[in-house]
Amino acid sequence: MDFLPLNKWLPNLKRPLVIAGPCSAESHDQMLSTAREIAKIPDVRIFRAGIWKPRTRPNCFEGVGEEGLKWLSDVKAETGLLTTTEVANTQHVELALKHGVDILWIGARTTVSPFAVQEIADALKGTNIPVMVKNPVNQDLALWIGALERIAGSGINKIAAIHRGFSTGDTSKYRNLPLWKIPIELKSKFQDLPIICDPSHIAGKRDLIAYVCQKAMDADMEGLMVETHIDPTKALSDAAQQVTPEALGAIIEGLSLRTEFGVDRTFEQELDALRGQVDRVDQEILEALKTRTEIIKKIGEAKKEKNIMPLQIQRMDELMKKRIDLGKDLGLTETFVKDIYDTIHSESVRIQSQIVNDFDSKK
Ligand SMILES: C=C(O[C@@H]1C=C(C(=O)O)C=C[C@H]1O)C(=O)O
Repeated sequence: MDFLPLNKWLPNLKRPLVIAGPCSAESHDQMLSTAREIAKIPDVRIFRAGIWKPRTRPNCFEGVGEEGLKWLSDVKAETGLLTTTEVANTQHVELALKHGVDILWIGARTTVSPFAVQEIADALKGTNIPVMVKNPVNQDLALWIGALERIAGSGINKIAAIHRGFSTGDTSKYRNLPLWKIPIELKSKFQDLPIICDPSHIAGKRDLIAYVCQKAMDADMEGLMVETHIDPTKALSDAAQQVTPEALGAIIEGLSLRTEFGVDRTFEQELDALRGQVDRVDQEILEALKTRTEIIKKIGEAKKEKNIMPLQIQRMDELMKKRIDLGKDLGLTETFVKDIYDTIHSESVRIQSQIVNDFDSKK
């Protein structure tokens, strides 16, 4: 896939690119009064508003429809901000293009459906309008990449990914778990692809937004899309997660922006020395994992002899408890140790299953 860097489609771009505006367009007055305040914040270049809202259940506010597109073009004429809205089908694309919307985005609930994304991609052929693709609701990187490929396949090279968190069914402080390793893996696969964070849908509540924005900056994301409303408590959708333009200004002001590369020599040398230490520790970790795997294979051979199942839940539960406690004593978090042992354990069961069944090791 061929991606044009953000500063090629948005000249004079400062990092981070900030996209702000209400979850939903509600009225001409709400849009214009929000936009006037947002336009005073120098980092904001793009005004967002949902025109068609995919709501979980019917009979909620489902957006104002085409009328809202006229308000978006009034926002652009008065403030000079570029505009963006969500599209979920051909009709949305046609109307958005007719009303001069500058950038489109595909929502998380649309990204999950290859048919819907393909329909949008087909409607976009020959336009080269910028498109931002939110991650699918579920933690499926391939589905996210597939949607980006479909859009790229229609000849568009102004593409960005939006990280809005994932719905896993787990309860946590977040509305949608950030699972940072997924966008980081996307970035490592496609280094030219700009990634923008949507802290509003990750956080689900105002108080957590500044924190998520900082995490996104630390993960080298290029922009932030923050739901911003002139009177958030009265918002017709997602009231708990929208911030005022004033609060948005404070959030952006409070960000610490760090660079990937150091500027001074001594710092680079210090970093190199520490990275050398990391390389050596990683070598030790992998050697220890190899030794562990050899022992797991011996246990597998013994189980085969006695016709015993590879998976031993009780042993695993005990082991996990002990490792988590050991980790805690060493200052490692429970989730970190648990994730590592979940991975190690499923690999052990896979290896032992090959052994007891005499499967070809390549299977
Ligand atoms: C190694 C064994 O087999 C499996 C793998 C385990 C591991 O990786 O430590 C633990 C329990 C079993 O599910 C075992 O039974 O001890």
